[in-house]
Amino acid sequence: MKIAVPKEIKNHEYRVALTPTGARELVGRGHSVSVQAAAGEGAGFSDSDYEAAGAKVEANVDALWQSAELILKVKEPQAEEVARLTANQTLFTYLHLAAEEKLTQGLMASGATCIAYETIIDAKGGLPLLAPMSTVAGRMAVQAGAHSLEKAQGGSGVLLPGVPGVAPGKVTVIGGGVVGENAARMALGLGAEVTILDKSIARLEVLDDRYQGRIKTVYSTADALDQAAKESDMIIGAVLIPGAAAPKLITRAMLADMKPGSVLVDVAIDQGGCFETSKATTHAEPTYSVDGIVHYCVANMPGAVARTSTLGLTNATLPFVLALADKGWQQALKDDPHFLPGLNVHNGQVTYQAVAEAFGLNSIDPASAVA
Ligand SMILES: NC(=O)C1=CN([C@@H]2O[C@H](COP(=O)(O)OP(=O)(O)OC[C@H]3O[C@@H](n4cnc5c(N)ncnc54)[C@H](O)[C@@H]3O)[C@@H](O)[C@H]2O)C=CC1
Ligand SMILES: CC(=O)C(=O)O
Ligand SMILES: [Mg+2]
Repeated sequence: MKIAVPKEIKNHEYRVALTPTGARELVGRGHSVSVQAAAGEGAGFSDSDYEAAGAKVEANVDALWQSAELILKVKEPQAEEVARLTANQTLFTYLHLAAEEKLTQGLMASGATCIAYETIIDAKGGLPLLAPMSTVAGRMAVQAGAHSLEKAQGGSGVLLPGVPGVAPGKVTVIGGGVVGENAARMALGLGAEVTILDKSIARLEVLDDRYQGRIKTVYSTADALDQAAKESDMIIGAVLIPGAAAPKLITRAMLADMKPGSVLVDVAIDQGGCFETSKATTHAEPTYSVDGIVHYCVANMPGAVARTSTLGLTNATLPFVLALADKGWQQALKDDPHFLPGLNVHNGQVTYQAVAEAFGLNSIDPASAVA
């Protein structure tokens, strides 16, 4: 199969969808791999590393896209990338379509087969291709939030660990999944007072057992959210309803109850965000303030630590990439019930129900697309 790996073009996105190690695996199985010149640079992989692995380095972006049957990316395609997609191509990347109607329409119009990393599942109901980046984003959320608490960044001037004689800052994490647990761990490590809110009692049980009272667990209700708004120095939004738009849990009205200069870190922004006042930001300008509350809403947080993130992401994606290349997308999805929910758009139709629901569209069963 002809596989192309474009250089990412989203703002400050330095990850790459395939490492030289992955290229070597594909080439060894008889596939042809073209990597856009300098695509791996931001993650520490040179063009010559890819050439040594047997890949072709392509400087001509048009030629790269036109010749590909399978396109491997990290972030959702930007407008100029959507315009390049054709009906006979398969795209494998993060899509987060429920947050982006225009992108959804663009992918439908392209006729391409679009498989999302974030809706592939595993036997335990987890999201194995989201988890490594959720781990990164959760760990980064606290360092981004702590920086945002500094006065020069518009923050309240609270140092999370406090000092002897001065109480630590309070961090509330809404959603105790992969992002939430990793954020809580980092906040705990910094010496903050940490509370996790979740709707899943089973998840709160796991966290309670794992952290033995060092992290408070609270069932998430409107009252619990009101209290979190009043007391927290930092609130991290880490909820997920897979594939669907995030629920708005902190409203604009609640900002008035927060301490001035407190910080909201909306990691769930890639699914539209879980705070009413969130709008996606970039690494170039990561924060803004609303009613005196600092918002950090970067939709590709892991892009900032591209070396670690690329290695973590590609470890998880490679088995699926190999299946797509070896079998073709239809057989690969047919053979693996965990891979099948990855299909989001095919032949002009949405194949993921929560995405279709977000925009009032019809969806078709992905199983019917591979039958
Ligand atoms: N901004 C970025 O760069 C990145 C963003 N993300 C995003 O972070 C979000 C979280 O991802 P994961 O932690 O992997 O998901 P997860 O599925 O592991 O955890 C989500 C948790 O939210 C809980 N939840 C759902 N609705 C809730 C509610 N109303 N109140 C309280 N808890 C609720 C669930 O019970 C679950 O425990 C996703 O939107 C994901 O796409 C992930 C990586 C990078
Ligand atoms: C999950 C995601 O959107 C990211 O890693 O950028
Ligand atoms: Mg996005």
